[in-house]
Amino acid sequence: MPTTLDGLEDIVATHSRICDLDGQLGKLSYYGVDIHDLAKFSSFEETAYLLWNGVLPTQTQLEDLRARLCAQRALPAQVLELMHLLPKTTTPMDVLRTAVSTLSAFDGHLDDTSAEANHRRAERLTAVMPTIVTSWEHIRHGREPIAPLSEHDHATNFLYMLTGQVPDEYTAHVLNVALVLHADHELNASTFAARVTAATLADMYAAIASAVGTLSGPLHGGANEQVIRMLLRIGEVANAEAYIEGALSRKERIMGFGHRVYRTEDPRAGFLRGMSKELGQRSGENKWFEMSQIVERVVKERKGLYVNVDFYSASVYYTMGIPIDLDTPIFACSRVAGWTAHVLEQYAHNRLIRPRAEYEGPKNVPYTPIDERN
Ligand SMILES: CC(=O)SCCNC(=O)CCNC(=O)[C@H](O)C(C)(C)COP(=O)(O)OP(=O)(O)OC[C@H]1O[C@@H](n2cnc3c(N)ncnc32)[C@H](O)[C@@H]1OP(=O)(O)O
Ligand SMILES: O=C([O-])CC(=O)C(=O)O
Repeated sequence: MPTTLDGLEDIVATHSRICDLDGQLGKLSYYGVDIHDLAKFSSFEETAYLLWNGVLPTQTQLEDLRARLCAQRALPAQVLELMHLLPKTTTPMDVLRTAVSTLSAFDGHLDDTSAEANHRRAERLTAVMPTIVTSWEHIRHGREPIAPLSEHDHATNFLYMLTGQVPDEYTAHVLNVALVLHADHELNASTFAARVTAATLADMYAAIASAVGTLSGPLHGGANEQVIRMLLRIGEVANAEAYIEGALSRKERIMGFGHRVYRTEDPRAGFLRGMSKELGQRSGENKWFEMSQIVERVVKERKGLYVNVDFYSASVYYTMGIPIDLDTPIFACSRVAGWTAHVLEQYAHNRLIRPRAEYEGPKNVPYTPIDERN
């Protein structure tokens, strides 16, 4: 039986000014700005600025940030060369973790640990991660990566690098909203991992590599990919109810449901549900949304569980034609804004993070010489 110690449930482990999360009321804000307003009115770049600076930017500050992000999208040639050497079967999340780690070798000023230098690293990592993800999509299929655009917003450039075409406004808008919604979420597992790494005064690349690795697991960011794999296994709307009933009776976890903090609807879910529906209608392929609705109803009725951010993002990305195993890397391309904001906050008020374990093992065990053991 899990105890409250397992998983540090409800343990307050640090102070933070970044993300305010109320799991009972289903409320979420970044530096006090409600996620609903950010989803409706903001852009990923503006949200990243807010996370890094604690206030919304002026027009000039936003334009300057956009220009700096655009200018830093290209990957060092050696990182691309290294990616060409990896087995083509390497998962995009493993490639992302490896490439992020490698970027430290090209920093050139790792000895500069000033807040300004780390702020620049936060921008650089955010600018370049979409290039890693989309380049790998081409490299693994034997194609040359598509160079980033030197203009256009983050979401548009991501889709351009993926497909070679500047997307229509609606598609870019959907990705932009998804990036805003995923950008931060208090002390989730990957952000905690980033902060633990940063608290040893390891560099920002090490902290973000820790975070990418932590996000990849199916109980965290990796769930979005598992959601669409489940929908594909269900196959048809008519199969959805029986499939979920069967899975629950076998005590399987349904990916995209449940959350450590929310005890009500996740405030991000409504936006993703709405975009899943609209994308389905626009593309003429409604079935993933319809199937998702049935899964949502049955899991809610049988288990009382709500969807989390990973559930509807899965059908959103699938309907946009995004390869399934890029779902979690896209999450990472957004969450890097939050990870780096937390790392900056950790460096600014640092103390080593080192909890204790309640010892439950044997005590006073005599050392038996090896030839006397059986
Ligand atoms: C961006 C994100 O990281 S959002 C989360 C993404 N992860 C997923 O979608 C994976 C599916 N969900 C889960 O595994 C969990 O809900 C988690 C990991 C997100 C949170 O888990 P915890 O807070 O540790 O809850 P815990 O694992 O203790 O589950 C509590 C109970 O709910 C059940 N439960 C929780 N989630 C689910 C689920 N998705 N499907 C079926 N049952 C579930 C558990 O089986 C358990 O039931 P029991 O008490 O009868 O044994
Ligand atoms: O907060 C969590 O535990 C999981 C997470 O990252 C999110 O919901 O965005």
